[in-house]
Amino acid sequence: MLARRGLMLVLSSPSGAGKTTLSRRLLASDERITMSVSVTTRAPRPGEEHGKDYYFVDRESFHRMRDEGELLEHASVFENLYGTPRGPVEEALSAGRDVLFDIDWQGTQQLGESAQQDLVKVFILPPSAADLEQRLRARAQDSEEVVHHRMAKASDEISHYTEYDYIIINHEVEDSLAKLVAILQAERLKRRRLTGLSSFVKGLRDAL
Ligand SMILES: Nc1ncnc2c1ncn2[C@@H]1O[C@H](COP(=O)(O)OP(=O)(O)OP(=O)(O)O)[C@@H](O)[C@H]1O
Ligand SMILES: Nc1nc2c(ncn2[C@@H]2O[C@H](COP(=O)(O)O)[C@@H](O)[C@H]2O)c(=O)[nH]1
Repeated sequence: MLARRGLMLVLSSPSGAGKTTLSRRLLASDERITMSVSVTTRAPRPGEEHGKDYYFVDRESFHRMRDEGELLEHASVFENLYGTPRGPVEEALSAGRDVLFDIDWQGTQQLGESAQQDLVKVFILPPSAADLEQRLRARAQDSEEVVHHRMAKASDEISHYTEYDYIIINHEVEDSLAKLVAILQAERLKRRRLTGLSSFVKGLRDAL
């Protein structure tokens, strides 16, 4: 296989549209992509594990990480703080591995400032407002107040869809996953990412 620089695949959406579901499915189907596990001050939901779903930290620790430059990006979302630890992302990219991010539009904009060339931005839309609300409730992990608050913010979140490269309307998980896999496959073939291409082509031409 040709040597290739890793890419950063970002998924954003209004809360409940299906990023976590699609991320889990993509990670299970492709061992060349690794998840960026965020740091958050949000309380864990039932079943969420420290170090797997998030690193759950208090505000003081979050501020320390931010101030010491340990976060690649950070944002306040729904009154909680979220950020991307820098070290694991840089390690994965330099080893030629791809990294998957489930982050909001603020974080995506920040990543774009430092890594535009490596970034592939996908926005996930729900099929309808009713579907979004039904999904937030079906997850059954947030209070009525939290569901209400997230629905109230959904329109603002969606207004950022124009900042993304690809749009997936998440009707069926299988169909959306297939679209995501197609995006990833095409982006991996971009000439600028194939760092081993020129020596491969030179070898090919020398042999002709
Ligand atoms: N295509 C789909 N059809 C029906 N239900 C779905 C679909 N995709 C996801 N869901 C369900 O919707 C709920 C919310 O999905 P998920 O947690 O993946 O959303 P999210 O975008 O990661 O939300 P958040 O931003 O709050 O983390 C889950 O219960 C999930 O099983
Ligand atoms: N800018 C960032 N946004 C993040 C990060 N990790 C998660 N998120 C976004 O927060 C909301 C809410 O997530 P939830 O798990 O509490 O439902 C969602 O839009 C995530 O994409 C991050 O590191 N940076």
